[in-house]
Amino acid sequence: MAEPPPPPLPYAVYQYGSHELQRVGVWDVDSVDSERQRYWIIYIHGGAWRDPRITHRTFEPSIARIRDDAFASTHVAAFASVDYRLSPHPDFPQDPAATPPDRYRGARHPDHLDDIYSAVRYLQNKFGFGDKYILVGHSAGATMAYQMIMTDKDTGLRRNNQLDGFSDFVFPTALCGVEGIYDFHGLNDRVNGDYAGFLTSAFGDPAGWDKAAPMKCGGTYPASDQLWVLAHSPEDELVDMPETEGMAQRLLKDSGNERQILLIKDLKGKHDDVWQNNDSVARVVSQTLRYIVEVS
Ligand SMILES: N[C@@H](CC(=O)c1ccccc1NC=O)C(=O)O
Repeated sequence: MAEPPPPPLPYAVYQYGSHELQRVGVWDVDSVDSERQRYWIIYIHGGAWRDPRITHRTFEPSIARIRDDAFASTHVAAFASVDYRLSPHPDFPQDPAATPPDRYRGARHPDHLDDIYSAVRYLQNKFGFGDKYILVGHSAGATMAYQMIMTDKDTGLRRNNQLDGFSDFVFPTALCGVEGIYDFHGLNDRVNGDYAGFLTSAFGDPAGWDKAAPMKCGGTYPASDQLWVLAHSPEDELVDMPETEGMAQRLLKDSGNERQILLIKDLKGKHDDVWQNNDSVARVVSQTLRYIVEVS
């Protein structure tokens, strides 16, 4: 007979800002046993920075699959999934004059990323998990996970403990990019310009894309104790393997630290299958947990 499904987790939504999308869902694991090393798993959904149909709840199928994995579930403290302000989508137009600002989707880089920082900081302050968390991003969410550690403040973004407002920010033990976009021009060229619409909506003029792209930005990714996971399915029909391979090469070139990079190139399914229809995201989380629990 099949095992009964585990009971539902307590779920709550917290607003970390005044925009309706500045909210984060939290699914708490009731952990009686505090002996084990447990991590928060924080998810950043994709949707090309603009798709209002993709929300923080798209993490739910993966949460269920992670809970089915005996090893992973004993090392999870809680799950969280972030919503963030989105850029305009031509299929879901809003009238700027008639839409209240807290509902209007008019974000432009680095708004999306600022929201990820704010959400993680909010959770850190509220739950105090320090660096015991793993950040997992899908597609555009993977871009943002790696944008968080871009170091060149002139050509890239904030980040860097020394920068104003970041002295209290604690970076994650591991970053996982799944079906990620890392080189905007490279990918857009390979799809004959088909992605220029959403890339321009999120990042503005193409002349500015490289400085925001994790694979092309200035600065270096210095070696550290943080684990960098890059995972991709060869069956992805929207984002190709050269994104993940190129990002792995960039990280290796900068850090010179092979042991810091975990490259997984055999996920299964199409771009959205990995979170929607199969256990790929769960596998990435499980492999990441194994790596950090067994190595440390
Ligand atoms: N559903 C999205 C498209 C999308 O998500 C997407 C399309 C191509 C390559 C990557 C994508 N998503 C990345 O987050 C849209 O309607 O804009």
